[in-house]
Amino acid sequence: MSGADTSGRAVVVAIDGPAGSGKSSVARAVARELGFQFLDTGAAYRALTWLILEQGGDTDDEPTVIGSLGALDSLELTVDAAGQRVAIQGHDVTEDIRTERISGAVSGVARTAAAREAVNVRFRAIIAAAAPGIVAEGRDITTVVAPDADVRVLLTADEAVRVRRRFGDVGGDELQVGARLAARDASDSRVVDFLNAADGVTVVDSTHLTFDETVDAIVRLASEEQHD
Ligand SMILES: Nc1ncnc2c1ncn2[C@@H]1O[C@H](COP(=O)(O)OP(=O)(O)OP(=O)(O)O)[C@@H](O)[C@H]1O
Ligand SMILES: Nc1ccn([C@@H]2O[C@H](COP(=O)(O)O)[C@@H](O)[C@H]2O)c(=O)n1
Repeated sequence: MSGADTSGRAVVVAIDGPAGSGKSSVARAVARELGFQFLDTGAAYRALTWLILEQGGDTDDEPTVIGSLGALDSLELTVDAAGQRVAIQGHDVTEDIRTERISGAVSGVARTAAAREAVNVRFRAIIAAAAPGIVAEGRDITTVVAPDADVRVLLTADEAVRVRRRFGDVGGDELQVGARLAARDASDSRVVDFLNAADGVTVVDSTHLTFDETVDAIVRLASEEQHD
């Protein structure tokens, strides 16, 4: 199925939600289905975190985070739904930014207002240049980055289900996986609200949906929007 808008205007699908709700995997699949680009905004926060840790810094130290923002000029963030590549200062960090070490430190970057503003400038430029459309996911896409998106979705699932899915990905101790996921949500939700749908945002609760059903639900919303 192709999702190109008949007017030639790029279609923007914005997806927010808590950790483990399926944002990146579902958003990527939606983008593939629609023939759109895919923007994983968390990757930018993770790449900055990787750099700060690599340099021996502490992401809880605001001046350190602010000092790292110049490196955003070197950030490479591809928007290919077939496979995203992330690099910073010439280092390919596509795989390394997915580790629990980065997940455990990323909220410090996310709490820094100057970091949010800097990455948002990049995200808005990417979205503005998208063709024929883009699926962008994160925590504040529906509310801050692209509040005028054609389709705005809050993707959620019960915490126990999200923990079980994440545990299936990373293994280890399920209790610890759950504690880390809950701690990240608690910290992140002090900065932006991705637990409650803003006006005009459609909630897709995947607790009782399969992966494919979740993708279909969002593809349907995008298709409905284009036929309005
Ligand atoms: N409806 C679903 N049914 C079953 N598994 C799902 C469903 N949606 C997502 N998943 C799986 O849940 C796991 C977590 O998804 P994903 O990593 O995309 O979440 P996320 O919201 O991007 O998390 P984070 O914010 O922590 O990066 C993946 O293994 C994904 O395949
Ligand atoms: N729009 C966003 C996206 C992400 N964050 C922060 O980055 C972390 C990693 O995001 P993932 O989606 O890759 O898990 C996330 O925990 C937030 O701290 C954000 O603040 N806003």
